[in-house]
Amino acid sequence: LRQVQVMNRSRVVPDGTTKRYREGNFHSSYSTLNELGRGRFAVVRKCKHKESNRHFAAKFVRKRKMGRDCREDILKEIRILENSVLNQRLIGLHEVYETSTEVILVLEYASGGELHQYCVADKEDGFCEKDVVRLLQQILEGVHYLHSQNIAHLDLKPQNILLTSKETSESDIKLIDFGIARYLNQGEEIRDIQGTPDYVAPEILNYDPITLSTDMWSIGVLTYVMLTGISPFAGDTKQETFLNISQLNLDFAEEDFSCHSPEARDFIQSLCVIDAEKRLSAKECLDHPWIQKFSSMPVTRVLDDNENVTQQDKYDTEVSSLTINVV
Ligand SMILES: Cc1cnc(Nc2ccc(CC#N)cc2)nc1Nc1cc(C2CC2)[nH]n1
Repeated sequence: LRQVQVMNRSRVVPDGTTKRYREGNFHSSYSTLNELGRGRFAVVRKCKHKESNRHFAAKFVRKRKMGRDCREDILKEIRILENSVLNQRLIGLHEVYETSTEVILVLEYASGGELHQYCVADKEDGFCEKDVVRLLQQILEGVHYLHSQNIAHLDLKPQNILLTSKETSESDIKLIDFGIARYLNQGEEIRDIQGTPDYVAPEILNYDPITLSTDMWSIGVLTYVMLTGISPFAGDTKQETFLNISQLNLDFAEEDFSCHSPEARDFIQSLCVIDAEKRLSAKECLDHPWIQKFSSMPVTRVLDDNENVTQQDKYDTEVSSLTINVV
């Protein structure tokens, strides 16, 4: 963790200079504010950079969890974030600090909060279908980017998707929490992952190999929740939920879907497929009639697999070493 090579997004700050990573310790540079949320073994607090008055989110991650040294997990999350510094759909990493007991990731602040709080059954307060498609399109762009890097998120759910504004019709999304994300290297089988019960794919329950398509199942569930505020497989117990998933007990009740287009149902049914190989990929989802139907402007050009920057936001970047501020 001493030296982490990152693409340093050189932002030109108001006075025209280029901001660099600073020395010193976290609390001398930032004041901490309210708690925003908690990851697996982390607490996240809103913070303010004293010099610039800019808000960030500081993720305090303990280096030892349940007696295990978790530096590698933390470094993996930093590596994923540093590889995504050019993709606006993933939360930005600003600085990293390390103390004897924890690593502090200073992350981009998204003021709209968790997508979860907007997924409600009440038609008045919930998303309209057009909002769902616009936000879903961005989620798919972010997931397509991760998948093009052979990274599976493995914990896609409304709590791990943030909005940049409380005004949902104008807000963008940011994917967060790569705590259980994995690089899926050729020939290496991964089976032992536990995501969040309501969103886990059947292969996780069966200890079958995990693939990038495991994320696509979760996006199908997420779509259902965004449209209806209802978690489609949720049971009274974890076991009941798992049974609903493995039996594909997926119901499209008239009262919940009467106001939604048939393409929405087709989209969900193209993702919540037991056979992972038969699910649409993120790229195929972006071309689905439902997503295309609401795209007034042409869908953001879907990146070719070998492209690694988003087209709409190019930054003057340069590689620089992100010095870990050790105190
Ligand atoms: C206004 C706000 C409200 N609620 C949360 N919740 C939340 C959920 C999960 C995690 C777990 C994680 N990671 C952390 C916070 N984050 C917010 N803003 C953030 C949060 C962040 C970065 C991701 C921390 N930037 N802006």
